[in-house]
Amino acid sequence: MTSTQTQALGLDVSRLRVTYDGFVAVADTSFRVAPGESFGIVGESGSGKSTVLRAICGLAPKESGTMQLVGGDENHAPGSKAFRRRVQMVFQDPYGSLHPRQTVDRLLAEPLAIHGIRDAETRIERALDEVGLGTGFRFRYPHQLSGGQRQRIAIARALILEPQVLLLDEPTSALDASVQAEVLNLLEDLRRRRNLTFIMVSHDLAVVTHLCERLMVMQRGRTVELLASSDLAARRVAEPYTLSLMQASSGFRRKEPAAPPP
Ligand SMILES: Nc1ncnc2c1ncn2[C@@H]1O[C@H](COP(=O)(O)OP(=O)(O)OP(=O)(O)O)[C@@H](O)[C@H]1O
Repeated sequence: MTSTQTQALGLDVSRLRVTYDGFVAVADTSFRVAPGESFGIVGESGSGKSTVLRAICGLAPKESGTMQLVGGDENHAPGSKAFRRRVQMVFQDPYGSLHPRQTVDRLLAEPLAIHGIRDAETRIERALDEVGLGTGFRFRYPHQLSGGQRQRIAIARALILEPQVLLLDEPTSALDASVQAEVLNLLEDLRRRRNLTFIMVSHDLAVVTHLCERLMVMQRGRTVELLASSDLAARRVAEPYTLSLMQASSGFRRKEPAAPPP
């Protein structure tokens, strides 16, 4: 384990149910993500994928079910400050998730202040380096950044508290294809270096199977199937719904990881 790595944590979600004023967004879903694993959630629009991530980090109202970090010595209750520090989320739209009137410096300093962490200076510089931007970006505003740079800032903001679990909600779908690949490679690199656990939602099966080892297929708020990405790529699927999802995702082919630079 290097100095930037901490003990990996996994997440056990059991019989999760989320409703909005009686409307059932997530009916019943269960899955276990091992420490250090990269896990994807796929399904048609409205199947409840984002709601699962939101419920994990306390942004959607859980009606019933349990969520528990696994692999650590302590048990942190969902919703507690300690849980929130270990589980961070990156949203789809970096422009919407970053306050437009705050500089990068302030955006990165805020979570540190909330959690009472003192060495902000060092952490901000390190976070900017880690996402490949450097300190030259520190006093820019979100509108002075490209889409890819904004998403790198959103990733830096999520990582600055040194979480063990990263929830990624369509992290690249608002980006151009070439920038998308760069951000996916960055995420993959950060996961390896930091021993992170990923739970990623995407409508793009190629992206999920590129980044994730295992995945869950959702339909109408329920788990349809849990399978390995390699099984999906080889079309070894048990459920007709999964097959139809693959057919709908035209031209789906598992992307091989980009070759490292020479
Ligand atoms: N805040 C909310 N209030 C009421 N209903 C909501 C709310 N958020 C989500 N929903 C509903 O819950 C259902 C699941 O939404 P969710 O965003 O989780 O789906 P999704 O699978 O992530 O879809 P997409 O791929 O289109 O983002 C949808 O029918 C949606 O309209």
